[in-house]
Amino acid sequence: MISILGAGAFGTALAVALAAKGPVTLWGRRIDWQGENPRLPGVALPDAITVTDDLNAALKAGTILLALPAQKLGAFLDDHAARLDGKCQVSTAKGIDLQRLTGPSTLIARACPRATVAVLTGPSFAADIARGLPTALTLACAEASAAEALQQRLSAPVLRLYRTTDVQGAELGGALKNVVAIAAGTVIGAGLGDSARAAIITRGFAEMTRLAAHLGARPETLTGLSGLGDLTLTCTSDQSRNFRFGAALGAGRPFDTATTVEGAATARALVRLAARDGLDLPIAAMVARLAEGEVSVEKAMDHLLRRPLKEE
Ligand SMILES: NC(=O)C1=CN([C@@H]2O[C@H](COP(=O)(O)OP(=O)(O)OC[C@H]3O[C@@H](n4cnc5c(N)ncnc54)[C@H](O)[C@@H]3O)[C@@H](O)[C@H]2O)C=CC1
Ligand SMILES: O=C(CO)COP(=O)(O)O
Repeated sequence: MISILGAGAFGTALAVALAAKGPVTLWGRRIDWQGENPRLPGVALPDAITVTDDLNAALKAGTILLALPAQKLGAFLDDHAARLDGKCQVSTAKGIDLQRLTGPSTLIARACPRATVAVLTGPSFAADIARGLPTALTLACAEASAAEALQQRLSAPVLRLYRTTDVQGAELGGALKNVVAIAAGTVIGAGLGDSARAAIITRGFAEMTRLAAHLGARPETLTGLSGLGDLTLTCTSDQSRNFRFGAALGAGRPFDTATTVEGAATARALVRLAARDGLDLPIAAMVARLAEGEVSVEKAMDHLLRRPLKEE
């Protein structure tokens, strides 16, 4: 049995895709909707999905997908560690915890030392998955045999999973691309043009790979679906909330604060990581200051453009 914890857009979309293979339980802390999840409008839920707010019922499954926002995951795991430990836990969160400065897999491993820890990430908008459009993702688990089993269990007709044992690389790609997507959105929102966006994507990718290598990720993981693939998607699509948040910043427009924008807190986490480890992450630093309203778009761009000239 599979249970998905977190009945937001992504948890619901995964439930729809996996319901093609068998029963799925979708847990949310407050289910105040029926039939159609307002976070995923226009999507009817198949009968194979049981929607519940009963965590005990959801935790009867052996495989648990954690589809909570990255900044909520640590506290959730702390609260429920005793019941979650020993299970196979697959996180879909794309962010770095601001307090603990780690990604979801480390949060799980620390809270639940006996759990099998995996990450499901890669270029995939919830709405695309739910509409049955084809999607390719990365399933990362350090134990090769568990990775293979999960790849089989979580692949679905329109959900094609590739596997890797590089959990660190896979989750860093997903977290860091959100920061670059905010920067790319800002460039477009400010009317700086597609050439500037290509520059920010490329230099952002350089920053991603530098940091990922420093944290022990394999370079080839960053060029795969979970890194370059997801970076490309989120920096070029209005469907991305991180991109739209950046575009609002760039255009000086307000943005709905209830929207999940993982890149904003992750940029702040990266600033702290950079200070801790003596790293230079200029794009993340710029995004953190922009998102906090500490600097104008003009000043931020001027600062990036005036950095000393160097080799590519
Ligand atoms: N929406 C998308 O297209 C994709 C999202 N993701 C990732 O999946 C994660 C979740 O994103 P979405 O589902 O899109 O966000 P969302 O904003 O649609 O939903 C988040 C859900 O988490 C719930 N939640 C928040 N705190 C909670 C807590 N303490 N306990 C229980 N439930 C809690 C909220 O009530 C909400 O239902 C994020 O890290 C995101 O980056 C990954 C791939 C695609
Ligand atoms: O991660 C995503 C697509 O792969 C979703 O991106 P946003 O959170 O920016 O909407």
